[in-house]
Amino acid sequence: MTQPVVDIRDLTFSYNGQAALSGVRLAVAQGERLAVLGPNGGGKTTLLKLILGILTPSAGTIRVFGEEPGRHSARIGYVPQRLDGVAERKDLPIRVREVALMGLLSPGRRGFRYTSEEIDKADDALARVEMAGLAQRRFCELSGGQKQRTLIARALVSDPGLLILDEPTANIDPQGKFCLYEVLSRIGAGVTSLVVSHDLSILAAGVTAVACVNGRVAYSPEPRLSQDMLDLLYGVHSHACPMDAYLRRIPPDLARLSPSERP
Ligand SMILES: Nc1ncnc2c1ncn2[C@@H]1O[C@H](COP(=O)(O)OP(=O)(O)OP(=O)(O)O)[C@@H](O)[C@H]1O
Repeated sequence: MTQPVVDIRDLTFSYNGQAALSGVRLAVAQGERLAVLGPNGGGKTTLLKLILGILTPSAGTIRVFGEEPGRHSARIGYVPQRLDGVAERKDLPIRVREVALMGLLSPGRRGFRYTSEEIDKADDALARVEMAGLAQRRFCELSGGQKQRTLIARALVSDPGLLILDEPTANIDPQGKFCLYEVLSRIGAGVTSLVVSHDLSILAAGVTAVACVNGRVAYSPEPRLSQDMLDLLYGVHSHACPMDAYLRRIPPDLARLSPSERP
């Protein structure tokens, strides 16, 4: 069996003695497209920071490409929720192609002169996210969904072994969201990816597995939620609670839960 891209065993992480995550076991296989779902404060960002090597586990182990996190940062393509700072400034009108090319910058590199091969790579990455026609547009003039696709191209340009997307639909409207899901499901094949979301509809974006995070992690090797996962996401409510009634009305297709599994 090939080594998992991310391998987490019995991991606990605490902030100031307060456990944010405990007993986490999670293996992300090569080629897997994992949706990471969870409520606010559930520990999704903490999990990402542990994978990126920004935080160190309080107990347990985590391996990324078989080694301590942080050793292979160049093999990870990271897509933040939004790109604040330079690229958003209207007085520094950076263009879409230049944002994609930023994915090729490395710490030792000086200047912003790119070779024609690098420009071709950026254009290929933009084509993969259907942004080829907007390569010369100013980044600050794009819609939220177009910006997000450009950021995905920036992450894809270096051909990463692991693509991590942090809430890619957080700042875009429902229509933009479904266009982005279409793009994600098409670029997904062959790329190991981890997409963090609050939104159950991410399960329709071509993901192959799902992990629910709320203090602990529940994993399914297919894009289906078990009752345990729904409880982890939404809590267990008494039958008098309107939330319980609402959860019972979640269409089985959306929750990917068969009617026989319903409470
Ligand atoms: N720097 C910190 N110091 C102390 N506690 C923290 C810190 N960062 C996060 N926490 C706590 O750890 C828990 C998990 O937070 P985390 O940011 O990982 O959740 P999340 O699932 O990413 O939430 P959201 O969806 O709101 O971004 C929360 O209870 C949060 O208050």
